[in-house]
Order: sequence, then C-alpha cells, then structure tokens
Amino acid sequence: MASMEQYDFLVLGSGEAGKYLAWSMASKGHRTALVERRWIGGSCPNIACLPSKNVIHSAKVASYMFRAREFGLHVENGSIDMAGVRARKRLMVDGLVTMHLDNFRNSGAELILGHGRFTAPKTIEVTTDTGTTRTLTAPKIILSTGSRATIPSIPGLYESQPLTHIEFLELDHIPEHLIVLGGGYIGLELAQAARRFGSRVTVLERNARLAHREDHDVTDLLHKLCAREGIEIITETTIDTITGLSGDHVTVHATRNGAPFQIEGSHLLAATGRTPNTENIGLDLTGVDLGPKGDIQVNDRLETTAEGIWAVGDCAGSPHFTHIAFDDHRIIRDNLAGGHRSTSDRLVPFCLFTDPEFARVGLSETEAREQHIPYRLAKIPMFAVLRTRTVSETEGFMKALIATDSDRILGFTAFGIDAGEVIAPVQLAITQGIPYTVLRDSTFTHPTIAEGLTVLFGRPLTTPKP
Ligand SMILES: Cc1cc2nc3c(=O)[nH]c(=O)nc-3n(C[C@H](O)[C@H](O)[C@H](O)COP(=O)(O)OP(=O)(O)OC[C@H]3O[C@@H](n4cnc5c(N)ncnc54)[C@H](O)[C@@H]3O)c2cc1C
Ligand SMILES: NC(=O)c1ccc[n+]([C@@H]2O[C@H](COP(=O)([O-])OP(=O)(O)OC[C@H]3O[C@@H](n4cnc5c(N)ncnc54)[C@H](O)[C@@H]3O)[C@@H](O)[C@H]2O)c1
Repeated sequence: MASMEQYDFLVLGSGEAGKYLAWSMASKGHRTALVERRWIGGSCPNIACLPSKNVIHSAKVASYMFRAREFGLHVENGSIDMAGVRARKRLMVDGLVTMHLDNFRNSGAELILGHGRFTAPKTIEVTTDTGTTRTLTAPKIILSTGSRATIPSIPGLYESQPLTHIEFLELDHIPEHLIVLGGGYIGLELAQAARRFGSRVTVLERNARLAHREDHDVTDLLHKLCAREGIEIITETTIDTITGLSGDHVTVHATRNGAPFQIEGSHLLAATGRTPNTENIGLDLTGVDLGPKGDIQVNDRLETTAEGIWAVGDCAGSPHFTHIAFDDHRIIRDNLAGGHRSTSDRLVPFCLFTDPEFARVGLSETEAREQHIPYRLAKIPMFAVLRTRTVSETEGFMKALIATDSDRILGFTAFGIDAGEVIAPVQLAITQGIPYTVLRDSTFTHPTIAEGLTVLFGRPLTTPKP
C-alpha cells in the first residue's frame, strides 16, 4: 500500500472555485494539492464557456459573411471550414491550459493528474495518469468536481451515442441535420451556431415555450429569432424513443399533444441539463450528504455535513455559472481567514450567448408578480439606442423594474447586442443601492450601448397592472 502523504489542503477537481482556492491557499504557504482527472482548469476553459463562446463567435463571423452585401461588401464563394473553426478554438484552449499550468507553478499548488476518490473520511486515493496510486490526506478538503451532460433515460438515446457539448465543439464537419434535445442554454447557443455554419437544425423542447420561466416578451423574441434564422423549434414534445446512430442517421420518435411524430436527422445533441459528479467517489465514507438530485448538501457557507469538507460550484448545486463558482471560492477563502461571507442574497446575473444576447440581473416581471412586489417599468426598444443602428443590430429591448416606494432598481433585462456587458453597470447600481436617477443623469460615452441606459431611465415610468 502507498504511504499516506500529508497536506494542509486538498482539492478534488479543478473546477473554477477549486483551482482558485488551491492557488490561494498554496500562495499563503499551505501545503496544497489539487487532483484533476482530465481537464486542467475544469470545464470552463476546456469544454464549456470559453470554447463554446469561441465557436459561437466564428458562427457570428459566418453570419456576417452571409450578410456581406448588407454592409456593402462582396464575398465570392464564401464557405465554412469547420476544421479551421476547431483549430482556432483548440489554439485558445491550449493557451488557457498553459496559463493554468503557470498558475499552479507560480502558486506552489501541486497538480496531480488522476482520478480521485475517498477511501476514508479525510483520505483521497488517486489513480494517477501514469498508473501509480497515491494516498493523500488533509484536515481541509474542497470538493470541486463539477457536473456533466445529463443523458436522460429515453429508450435508445444512450445507444444512439448523442453528441454532448464536448463532442459538438470538436466537430470538423457541418452536421447535415442536427436535432437538439433541450432548448435551454446549451441547446439554444449551439443550435444557432450550427445553423449559422449551415446545418439544418431542429430543437425539441418539453416545455411550451423556450426559456419558459422568463417573461413573455423575452420568450416571444427568442422564438422569433429562431424562426428568422431558420431554426425549427418544436415545443411541448415528449421524446419516446431514439433509433439509429448520431453522426450517421438518427430518428427521434416523439409525441406532441397526444399525436406521435418522427424527426430524422444526421446528428443528435443532448442538451437537457446537468448531472453533478458526485457518484463513485466514496462520499458515503465521508459523512458528506447528498440532496435528492445528487448535489452535495451545503449550508450558506458552502460547508458540507462533514467537518472540514466544503463543496463548491456545480457539484454543490450552486447556480451553474462560472462567475458563481468563482464567488464560491471567495466565500470559502474569506471565511477561512476569519470572515463571515455567505451565499444568501447574492445576485446571480446571467447571459444567454445567443446573437443577440439575452441577459438579466435581479427580478423579472414574472418573478416580481409571483412575489407580489409592486414595480414601475422602464422599457425601450434597442433601436432607440443609436449605437445599434451604426452596427445594423437593432433587434431587442431593455427594461428595468423600479420600486414604487423608492428609486431603487429591482431588476434589469437586456435582450440585444452586448446585453451581457450592459447589465454590469446596472448590477452595480442594484448592489450599491444607487437610485435609477443616477444612471439616468450620468454622461455615458456616445455612441455606446451603455448610453442606452440614459435613454431607458429617461423615459416616463409606467405602472403595469398587477
Ligand atoms: C457548453 C457549456 C457552456 C457554458 N457556458 C457558460 C457561460 O458562458 N457562462 C457561465 O457562467 N457558465 C457557463 N457554463 C457553466 C459553467 O461551465 C459551469 O457552471 C462552471 O464551469 C462551474 O463548474 P465547476 O467549477 O463546478 O466544475 P467544472 O469546471 O466542471 O470542474 C470539475 C472538474 O472536476 C474534475 N473531476 C470530477 N470528478 C473528479 C475526480 N473524481 N477526480 C479528479 N477530478 C475530477 C472534472 O474533470 C472537472 O475538470 C457552461 C457550461 C457548458 C457545459
Ligand atoms: N451562457 C451561459 O451562462 C451558459 C451556457 C451554457 C450552459 N450554461 C449552464 O449550464 C447549464 C446546463 O445547460 P443545459 O442547456 O444543458 O440545461 P438547461 O437547464 O439550461 O436546459 C435544458 C432544457 O432541456 C429541456 N429538457 C430537459 N429534458 C428534456 C427532454 N427529455 N425532452 C425535451 N426537452 C428536455 C428543459 O426543459 C430545458 O429547457 C445551464 O443551466 C447553465 O447554468 C450556462
């Protein structure tokens, strides 16, 4: 048996929060090791956020190529080279991995490549990539094992070998007809990219509307955008069985409003949600309890039910965003230094990176109504923001919910070009309690999308009916 190696701090999985904690603890002089089985730096830089946005940007450039005449340009025989799209993405990922390796080296955190699992409450056994076994122990352990694409138990789905986002982002050819299961974040972002590269695309969604929890003006626009780009959306769909093989020929047998139908395609993409990576890692030996969906149970300080073990990011059921996992790291880092930080009441901004983007921070109108919170509304179409006209991207709107008893901003939605950027100043106003009138009276650079905030907040506010 391998001898036990003693550390001050161990991290299982190099997800966003785990890696930052490892670097931070090691920099402070604690003997720290991080165990990672495949992706140096976790999903975000390797197979998720950054590579998907890289490929989505290539799809945006492709859309410009097809719109070239609108900009007064002639592009003769423009075509897509998916191997080239993939090469650009791979180059970026390689650079990010190098950056991560530098961070491990500079911080002094030891990176151990291999699969880790608990063999005792504070003991992790690692089967390393070189085939050896190491046994590590520490009084403080962080679980940062992330999540993976859910493959629902639909008959024939697993056997059809569907693409997940990982394989999709590695394609070197354009699928002839991509069928996407799930019209959520991954489904919509990648459906639009595939369509812009030239695939026929069908999205099958079980709910009646895309992004069904969002306000109707948002979902209406999402449906309109998909229709305009030629993406077929079939909602209220129950998928019954799948036959065939993705990459060759695949048939989805489904039902809608009691009527059976079939869709045939060349490729299938599973984008129906995430499953936490919490099985088969010996958590039953640690006293770490799981919730009903397999997430690690944590309190608002991200402490698990086992003393000295914390869980962060997707595996802990934190909202599945990299910026939230990053904040998880700050909470534990600061609490270990004597602070009192918690996950309660933190804002969770998000951006769906379709083109145009849809981003929100704070309350939607639906949420305000559900919570019986009265509000005043400011809303403008994006074409009222003059920047959008200079770039021929006028689709969408911005809206803000403002309290009725004060000038506090309760929520902000932007659906339009650069939506993900323009929510940031409004988020700052919300967290700092800055009244909307300050944004209204600010002088923002002309012509920018942020300048639209002065237009939005300068409009007379309306009071929607409850
Ligand atoms: C396609 C896609 C696009 C996304 N786009 C965005 C976006 O634009 N913006 C955004 O905010 N979020 C986005 N997300 C979500 C975001 O990627 C995650 O919420 C975020 O990366 C947090 O993950 P994590 O840190 O919890 O774990 P991960 O980054 O998944 O890391 C967990 C790591 O643990 C390793 N691991 C697991 N078990 C073991 C074990 N037993 N031994 C050793 N290692 C192990 C895994 O290999 C992995 O590297 C996207 C997700 C996907 C899938
Ligand atoms: N831009 C971003 O920040 C970004 C991008 C990608 C992913 N993510 C994160 O990753 C998570 C996972 O993304 P995702 O798209 O896999 O999940 P999701 O929860 O966003 O969407 C899954 C969709 O699949 C549908 N669905 C589930 N089972 C189905 C079935 N059997 N048949 C038909 N439809 C079905 C759901 O109704 C839902 O609309 C997201 O929740 C998000 O937190 C974020």
